[in-house]
Amino acid sequence: MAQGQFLRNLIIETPSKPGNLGKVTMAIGQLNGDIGDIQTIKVGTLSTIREIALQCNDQEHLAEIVVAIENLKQGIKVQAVTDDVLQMHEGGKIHMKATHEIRSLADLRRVYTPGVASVCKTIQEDPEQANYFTGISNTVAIVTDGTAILGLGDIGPVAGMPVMEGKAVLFDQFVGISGIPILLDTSDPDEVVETVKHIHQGFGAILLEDIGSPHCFEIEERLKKELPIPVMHDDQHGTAVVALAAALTACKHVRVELANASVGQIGLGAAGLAISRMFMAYGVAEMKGTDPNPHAKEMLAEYGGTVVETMEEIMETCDLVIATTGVANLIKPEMIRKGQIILALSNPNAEISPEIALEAGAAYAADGRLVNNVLGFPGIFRGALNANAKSISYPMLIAAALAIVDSTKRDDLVPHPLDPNVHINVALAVEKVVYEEQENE
Ligand SMILES: NC(=O)c1ccc[n+]([C@@H]2O[C@H](COP(=O)([O-])OP(=O)(O)OC[C@H]3O[C@@H](n4cnc5c(N)ncnc54)[C@H](O)[C@@H]3O)[C@@H](O)[C@H]2O)c1
Ligand SMILES: O=C(O)C[C@H](O)C(=O)O
Ligand SMILES: [Mg+2]
Repeated sequence: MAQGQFLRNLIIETPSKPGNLGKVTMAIGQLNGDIGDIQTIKVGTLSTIREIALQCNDQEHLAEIVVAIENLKQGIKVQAVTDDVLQMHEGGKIHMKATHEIRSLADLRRVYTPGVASVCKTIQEDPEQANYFTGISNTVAIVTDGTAILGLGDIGPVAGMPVMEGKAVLFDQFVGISGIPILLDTSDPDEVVETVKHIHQGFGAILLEDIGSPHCFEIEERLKKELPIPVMHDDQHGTAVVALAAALTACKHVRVELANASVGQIGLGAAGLAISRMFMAYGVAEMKGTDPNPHAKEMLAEYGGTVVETMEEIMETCDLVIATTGVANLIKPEMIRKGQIILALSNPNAEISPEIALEAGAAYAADGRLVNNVLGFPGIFRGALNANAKSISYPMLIAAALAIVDSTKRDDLVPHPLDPNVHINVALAVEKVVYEEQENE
C-alpha cells in the first residue's frame, strides 16, 4: 500500500478539558498520520467524543497510531475505528429516481397507462421524438468487462461495480447525466460489440470503462464505426485529455514548449498508448515509450512513437515522464532527475508519490488522484450529448484538454474536480467543436 492510501475514522473520547485534542493530533502527526476532517460528535460535562478522519499507510501503521493515542492515557481513549469508505458503499451508490412524483390517480394515468400509450405512438411515428419524450439522450451506458479495474487488474465486472457506480455518481453530480453500469461477462470483442450493439438504443452514448488492452482497442474502434452514437473508452481518451492538459500547464510553468520537450511514456496499455497518440497529435516531436509487452511496443511504433527498451532510459532522457502501468512504487526516487515533470497516474497507487518525486528533485509531480479522467469524461459527454454528436473526434478531445488548461488556477497543475466551471467549460468547448464539424459536413 502506498503512503497515505489507507483511510479510516478514529472515534476518540477525551476528558472535556482544553488541550486534549491537541495531544491526540500531535500523537498522530508524530507518526506521520495525515488528519482530514475532525467532527465533534458529543460534548459532555465529563468527556468529549470526536471522529477524526485519518489517512495512513496500512493496517500496521494504523495500529501504531492507535497504540500511541491509547498511551497518552489521562482518560484519552480510542473508542472505535470505522471504515468510512465501506460505509459509503453500503446499499450501492446510485439509485434510479423518478422525475415526477405520482400524487393522484390522474398523475398515474399520465405517467403510466393509458396516457403513456399516446407518447409511445408519437415516438413510433417519429423516432426522433424519443429525444424529447424519454431520458435516452441524457443516459450513458458505462460498460465494463472488469479486465482492467483501476490498476487492480482483471478482477471481474462485479468486483469492478463500485468503480462503475462511482463514474455514474460523477456523471450525475457534475453534468446531470444518468449513467447506467452494464457489466459484461465476456471480453471477446465479437461478443462485446454484439451485446453493446443490441442494447445501444436505450442510451445517448457509450462510455467504455476499465476494459483491458489490447482487446479494448478493437472493441472501441468497431463500436465507433458501427454505432450512430458517441462511444469513448475513458481509460484511453479521458486519461489522454487530462494528461495533455496537465503536461501543457506544467510546461508553461517551466517555460518549455510541449512540442519541443522530450516526453516518455512508461506503460503502453489503454491509457499509455492513447496518451502517446494524443501527445503526437498535439505536435510532440519525439514520443518515447516502453512496456514489457512486445505487442504494446509494436503498436507504439505503428503510431509513430519511439520504442525504448527500459524505463531507466526514459527516466534518464525525458523532461516529462508519464506512467500508467498499474504498478505501485515502480519509479524509485533515485531515478528522478532534477527539474523533471513526473505524472505517475496509476490508481489506486501511483508509480511514485508526488511528495517523494518532488523531494527527489522533480519540478512538478502529480499522481492519478489529481490528474484523473474525472476532469475530462463528464464534460466531454455533456458537450457531445448537448450537440447531438454522432461520435467523439480528436478535435473534440483536444478542445477538452485546452478547456481544462484554461480552467486551471495559477500555480495549480489541473483544476479541482469539484470546481463546476471545469466541467461546464469542457462541455462548452466540446459542443462548439461539434457545431463547427456539423457546419462543415
Ligand atoms: N489517472 C487516471 O485518470 C487514469 C486513467 C486510466 C488509467 N489509469 C491507471 O493507469 C493504470 C493502467 O491502466 P490501463 O487501463 O492503461 O491498463 P492496461 O492493463 O491496459 O495497461 C497497463 C500497461 O502497463 C504495462 N506495464 C506493466 N508493468 C510495467 C512496467 N514495469 N514497465 C512498463 N510497463 C508496464 C502493461 O504491460 C500494460 O501494457 C491503472 O493503474 C489505472 O488505474 C489512471
Ligand atoms: O477511475 C479512476 O479513478 C480513473 C481511471 O478511470 C482509472 O481506471 O484509474
Ligand atoms: Mg478507469
